Amino acid sequence: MNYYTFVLGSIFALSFLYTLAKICTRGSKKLPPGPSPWPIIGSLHLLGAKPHVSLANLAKIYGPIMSIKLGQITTLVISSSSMAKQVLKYQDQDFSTRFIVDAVRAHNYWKSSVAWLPVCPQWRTLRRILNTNIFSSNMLDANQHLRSQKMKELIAYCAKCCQEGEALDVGQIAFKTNLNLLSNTLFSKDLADPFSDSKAELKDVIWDIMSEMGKPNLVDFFPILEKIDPQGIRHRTSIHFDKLFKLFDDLINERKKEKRRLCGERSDFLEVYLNDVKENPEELNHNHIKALLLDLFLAGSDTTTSTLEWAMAEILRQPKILKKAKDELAEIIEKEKLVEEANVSRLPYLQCIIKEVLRMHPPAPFLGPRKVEQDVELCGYIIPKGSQVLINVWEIGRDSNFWEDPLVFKPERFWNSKLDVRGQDFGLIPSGAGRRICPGLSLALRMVSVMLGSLLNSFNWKLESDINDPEELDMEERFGITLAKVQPLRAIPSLL
Ligand code: HEM
Repeated sequence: MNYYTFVLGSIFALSFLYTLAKICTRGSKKLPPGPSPWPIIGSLHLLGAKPHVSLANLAKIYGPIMSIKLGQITTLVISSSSMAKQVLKYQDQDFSTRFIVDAVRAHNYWKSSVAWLPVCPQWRTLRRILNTNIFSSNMLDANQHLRSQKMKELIAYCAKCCQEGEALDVGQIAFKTNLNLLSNTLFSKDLADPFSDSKAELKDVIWDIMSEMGKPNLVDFFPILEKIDPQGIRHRTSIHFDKLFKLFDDLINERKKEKRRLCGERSDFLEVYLNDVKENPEELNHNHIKALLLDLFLAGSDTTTSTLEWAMAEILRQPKILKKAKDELAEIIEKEKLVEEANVSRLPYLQCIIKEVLRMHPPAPFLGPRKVEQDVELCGYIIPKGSQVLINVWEIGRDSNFWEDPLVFKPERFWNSKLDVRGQDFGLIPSGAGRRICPGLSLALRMVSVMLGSLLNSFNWKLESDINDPEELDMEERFGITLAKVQPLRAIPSLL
């Protein structure tokens, strides 16, 4: 037998064995239905620029539990409230590990991060710290004055633009204010100057990290390319992490010195956390604080910003809703006064608006991507170990089997309804459900309600764009780290 016959024979034999193995396992490992994959790329070509919309359209063909091959990755897509309930409530444990995207491997960040660690003792400790030291009602009440000061500064800035008749980029001012709300809650310092474009290093680095993480990364579809990092995303993220962690180091060291000097207690997160590290040095270390600070900025700034921007956009294009919201505010809060966090529960219509925004414009349309650690049976299908799991909450929020007029922005739908966004009602889960539900939701709702309420109660607003009918406002979405507005919302404040 010559060399070529040997090679051809071997290839033939291996292909035969591979096909046989596939046929033998087909019966026992039945995947949910989905589009037939192309060689190598799978169905990547079907994703397009708006994967949440493309996958929603495919789910109309293949059903609310669908499998799709994206590059090398088998992906399960869930697109109905009942299936989401099955995954996030009844089989929460099977689906609670995160699918690690390559960017967060930089500096091994994911290994200390509450947002990326699998459910394990370290993750539980970090969640406990968040729940007790920052997001508990007591802690949030204790440091709300830090946030209230930032709100006053935002309103003062809008008043200045109002005098000059200038339009504001609503997303920009919301982003800067949200960063400052978070940084003051976390370590009593400002990150950004909402009054000018002057450089704020920390803000810029956070922005750079988010922009890298928002890019589609080939490595996430072809892990075989991990070593090459073809787009350089991990490399650049790593440089940004370096800068950011250095800045956090400085902050932490400065605080330690200050603590020694002042011996005073503060109500911010860093203070409480440093005390915790002192008491549990084995469980927590310096890297955990830095990763946690990064987690909170990444998870908490763009999400609240996009919610605020979409809320203003939806309200400004519907004068009736704007009037109703302002009437409610006028009744409860004195004219031109800020909304305080304690007053939010007395503003039910404002809360309906925010629920409706989160239904139609969930900032994280697929939640945080999950992964199965071992073969899992789901509704008679087998989801193979290593599969990625996407819960399409954008589609669930627009499902006509669940919602009446799902494409109409109608806060009134929540008026006499107990439906809430806190992970119990699976038709409305913009912040997830189960053990990995967003721990920052209470803070997020305070931030968005107070900012939206205060902006509406302090000024009249009109769109900058010279469209005749506000309903024609461009509402196009861009898929990235969050679901943002393509055209930034520009609006002009005027005196009441
Ligand atoms: C409107 C604002 C917000 C929305 C819609 C939102 C949504 C989400 C979603 C969908 C997840 C993933 C849940 C899952 O996979 O089931 C998440 C996780 C998380 N969020 Fe939020 N979030 C918001 C604001 C915040 C804020 C303000 C913070 C903190 C400052 C925060 C901190 C976190 C953290 C740390 C995680 C990771 C939890 C884990 O994996 O265990 N979020 N959020």
